[in-house]
Amino acid sequence: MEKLTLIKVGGKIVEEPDTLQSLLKTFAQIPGHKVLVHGGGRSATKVAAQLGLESVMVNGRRVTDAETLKVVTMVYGGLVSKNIVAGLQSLSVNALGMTGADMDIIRSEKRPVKEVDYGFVGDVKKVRGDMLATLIRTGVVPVLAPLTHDGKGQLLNTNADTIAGEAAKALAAYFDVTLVFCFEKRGVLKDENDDDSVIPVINRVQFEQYVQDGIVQGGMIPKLENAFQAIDAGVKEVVITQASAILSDTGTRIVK
Ligand SMILES: Nc1ncnc2c1ncn2[C@@H]1O[C@H](COP(=O)(O)OP(=O)(O)O)[C@@H](O)[C@H]1O
Ligand SMILES: CC(=O)N[C@@H](CCC(=O)OP(=O)(O)O)C(=O)O
Repeated sequence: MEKLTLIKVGGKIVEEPDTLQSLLKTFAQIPGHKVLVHGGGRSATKVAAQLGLESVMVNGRRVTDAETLKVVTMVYGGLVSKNIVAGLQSLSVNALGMTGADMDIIRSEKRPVKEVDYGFVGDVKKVRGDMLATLIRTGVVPVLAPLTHDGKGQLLNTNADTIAGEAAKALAAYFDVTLVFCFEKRGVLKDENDDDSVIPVINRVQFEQYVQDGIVQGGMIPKLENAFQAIDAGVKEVVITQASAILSDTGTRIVK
């Protein structure tokens, strides 16, 4: 099978023009088929605040009421997506910015209300890996925003790490997929304040122990959960690493 690299880039990298530009330059150098999934949570929080809306996060997920949904749609589907696409085009990468509604790429279901009402947050139900594979084989580089739809006209907000994991899983039927979650740190760290404490390889048992010990916490927990789901579902390689180090063989590798 042909190789495909799927890169997920999150909030801190995306919100700073300099770090975004350097990530895009690195991304442009990746050989072969590729997909970029972007977040933008920090940018959405900023714009929401400018509009007088408070951002509420529960378990790493944004509580998305009707007004917040308008903000995230504008920020992820517009500002962030189109800036990335224009940046990639300037680097001769034929990027196509898409939400999950475009070409019906990602359908989701509004998260049922249990202890928490997350509002317009979608849990992924179906990814059109076939559509993506067809696009990719024509030379298009999909740039996926963290927005999905329910097939009945409703857009939904979906965590970008989940979009990356689910897209990687669907594409694994067509390509040998390497999934790279990149962020500002060098990988999963034993000590968050020590950049030299990268854990080179992590399995699920170790992950659960690290969570118990408080070493892995916050946004890193759902990121690793998505990573393990992807590796279990046939994604060839999953790595968590620094945005500037995508091309080098460093960071944390996820194993079963
Ligand atoms: N052991 C750990 N190693 C590295 N980062 C960790 C660790 N535990 C928690 N984190 C936190 O996880 C964050 C990454 O998750 P998140 O903010 O959701 O990522 P993203 O940048 O993709 O939006 C890091 O900024 C860091 O603060
Ligand atoms: C439901 C939910 O939480 N959606 C996320 C989507 C953006 C995201 O995941 O951005 P980062 O990768 O930059 O964190 C949010 O609105 O924050």
